[in-house]
Amino acid sequence: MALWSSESWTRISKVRGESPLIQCITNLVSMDLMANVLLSAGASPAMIHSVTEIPDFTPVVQGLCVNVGTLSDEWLPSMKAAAKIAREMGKPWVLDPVAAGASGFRLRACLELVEMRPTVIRGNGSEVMALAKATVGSCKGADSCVESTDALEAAKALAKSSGAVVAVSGAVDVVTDGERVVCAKNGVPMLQRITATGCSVTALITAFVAIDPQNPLEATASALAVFGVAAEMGMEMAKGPASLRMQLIDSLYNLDESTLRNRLNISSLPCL
Ligand SMILES: Nc1ncnc2c1ncn2[C@@H]1O[C@H](COP(=O)(O)OP(=O)(O)O)[C@@H](O)[C@H]1O
Ligand SMILES: Cc1ncsc1CCOP(=O)(O)O
Ligand SMILES: [Mg+2]
Repeated sequence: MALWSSESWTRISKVRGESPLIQCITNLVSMDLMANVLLSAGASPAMIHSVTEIPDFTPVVQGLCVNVGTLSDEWLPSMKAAAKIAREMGKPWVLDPVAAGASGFRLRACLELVEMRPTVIRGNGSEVMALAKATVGSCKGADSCVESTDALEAAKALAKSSGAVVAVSGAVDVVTDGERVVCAKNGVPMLQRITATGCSVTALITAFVAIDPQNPLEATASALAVFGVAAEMGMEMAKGPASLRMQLIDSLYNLDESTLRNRLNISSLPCL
C-alpha cells in the first residue's frame, strides 16, 4: 500500500506541476463538472469538439477524453477525428462509453471508437459488459444495474481484445489490462447521486495517464483512488448530493500527502 500511496501522490503532484492540457469531447450534462474536477486537480481542460478545429487543436494537447453521453451524428466525426490524431501521435486517449448498451447506434459508435485503440476505457459495470458482449440491452440508461465485480471477466476480455486498460467503476473500482487486476476501494455511495461523477473520474484518469503514459494501468488506479479519497473527505462536510458535489471539488484541490497516505486503498488481486 505504501508504494501505491507514494506513486499516487507523485502522480497528483505531477498533474498539479505540469498542468496537462486535456481535450474533452464530452456530453452536455457533464462538461461543467469534468472541467472543474480537472482544474481542481491542477490540469487544464478544453471542451473543444468542432470537427473543423480538431486538426489544429488535438495535436497540441497532452490527453484526449472522449465521452459519448449525449452522442449525436454531428459529434461522432469529431470524436473519431480526434482519436485518430491522438493514436497516430502516440497521445493518451480515454473513452467513456456512457450507456453503451442503450441503443444500437450508441453501441456501434462505441465499438467503432474501441477499434481506434483507446489507451483506457472507463465505464460502469453495465457499460463494460455491453461493450465486451457487443450487445444492446442497457438496463438503466447511464446507470449500471450490475456491480463492478460482476463485470470483471468482461473487463478482462475487453482489455485483451482492445489492447486498452479497462476500468470498471463501482463500490470497488477494478482496473485490468487483461492479465493484471488492481482494485481501488476509495469513494462513497453518494457519488452515484451526482450526475457526471463517472465522466469526471474518466477525465481525471486522462490527466493522470497524460503525466504517466508509460504506466496507464497504475495511473488509472491512482486517479480512481485519488477521486475516491476526495469524495470521502467531501462527504465529511456534505449534507447531500449538491454539497458533496461542491465539497468534492474543494477536497480534490486541497488534497495533501498525509491525507492521501492515510486513506488511499489500492491493492492487487485477490482484492475482491
Ligand atoms: N457504491 C459506491 N461506493 C463508493 N464509490 C462509488 C460507489 N459507486 C460508484 N462509486 C464511485 O463513483 C464514481 C462514479 O462511478 P459510477 O457511478 O460507477 O460511474 P457512472 O457514473 O459512469 O455510472 C467512481 O469514482 C466510483 O468509484
Ligand atoms: C445523465 C446523462 N445522460 C446522458 S450523459 C449523462 C451524464 C452521465 O454521467 P455519469 O456517467 O458520470 O453518471
Ligand atoms: Mg458514466
